[in-house]
Amino acid sequence: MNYFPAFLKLDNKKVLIIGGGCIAFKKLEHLLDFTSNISLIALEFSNEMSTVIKEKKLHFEKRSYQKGDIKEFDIVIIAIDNIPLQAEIFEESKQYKCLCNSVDSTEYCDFIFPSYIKKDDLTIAISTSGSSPAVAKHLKRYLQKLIPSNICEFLQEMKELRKTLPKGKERMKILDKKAQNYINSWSDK
Ligand SMILES: C[C@@]1(CC(=O)O)C2=NC(=C\c3[nH]c(c(CCC(=O)O)c3CC(=O)O)Cc3[nH]c(c(CC(=O)O)c3CCC(=O)O)/C=C3\N/C(=C\2)[C@@H](CCC(=O)O)[C@]3(C)CC(=O)O)/[C@H]1CCC(=O)O
Ligand SMILES: NC(=O)c1ccc[n+]([C@@H]2O[C@H](COP(=O)([O-])OP(=O)(O)OC[C@H]3O[C@@H](n4cnc5c(N)ncnc54)[C@H](O)[C@@H]3O)[C@@H](O)[C@H]2O)c1
Repeated sequence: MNYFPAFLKLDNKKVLIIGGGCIAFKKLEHLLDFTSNISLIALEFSNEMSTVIKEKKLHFEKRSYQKGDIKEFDIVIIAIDNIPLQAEIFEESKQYKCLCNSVDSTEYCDFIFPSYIKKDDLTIAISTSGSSPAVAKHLKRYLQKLIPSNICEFLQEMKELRKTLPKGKERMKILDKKAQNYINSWSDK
């Protein structure tokens, strides 16, 4: 089965990252685009990680992972370089209601990180279901070049129009036509 694509609201969700190296940093950067309710536990934090932790005033503990650490969290990212421990934490997570991502195997993931493009309200997420993260990254770069910089203004305009017109079939038709014309105008260039 492939992964169900959903956009999660992270307000009031507590996120824990276990690990403080290069990959933990990548996951932290991506998460910070959507929430700052992030805590971290790691034996060692890289310099870039320590800088961001300080800058964003995130809660962190410099120590080894201990059983029970994930208990209070809704979302857990296991970004340590120890695969048996990744498996152990994933197994432990089954007794709680948290969702786990581990960076070395989809076997220990309830969800995976997509590659994404974010421009204000627009988010485009790409996944290869773990088949090739490199393809996800390069497809993102390709799509980034196709999307015009004025898309945010256009979305804002559509949002306003959607608010001012009364709900119903007529509104649907107007919005659909306007969206279609906008997207089609890209290939005219
Ligand atoms: C998309 C992105 C998002 C992000 O990190 O936020 C992301 N990986 C990215 C980059 C990347 N990762 C890797 C390379 C080297 C080339 C390659 O292997 O392809 C590159 C390319 C690079 O860094 O240039 C190596 C790698 N990745 C995973 C494993 C373990 C394994 O596959 O077993 C290994 C092998 C480790 C080893 O070598 O031992 C696993 C996962 N990586 C995922 C996400 C999830 C699946 C996403 C999907 O559906 O495709 C999943 C399953 C779990 C997860 O991490 O959530 C981000 C692009 C960010 C961007 O857009 O710029
Ligand atoms: N998902 C991805 O996109 C992706 C890409 C490349 C690599 N990886 C995998 O990610 C893993 C991490 O890679 P990295 O480059 O960040 O490694 P790293 O060595 O830079 O960092 C590992 C971190 O884990 C911490 N750690 C280790 N044992 C711990 C414990 N018991 N308790 C708390 N913290 C502990 C270390 O202190 C360190 O901060 C590797 O196993 C690698 O294969 C994943």
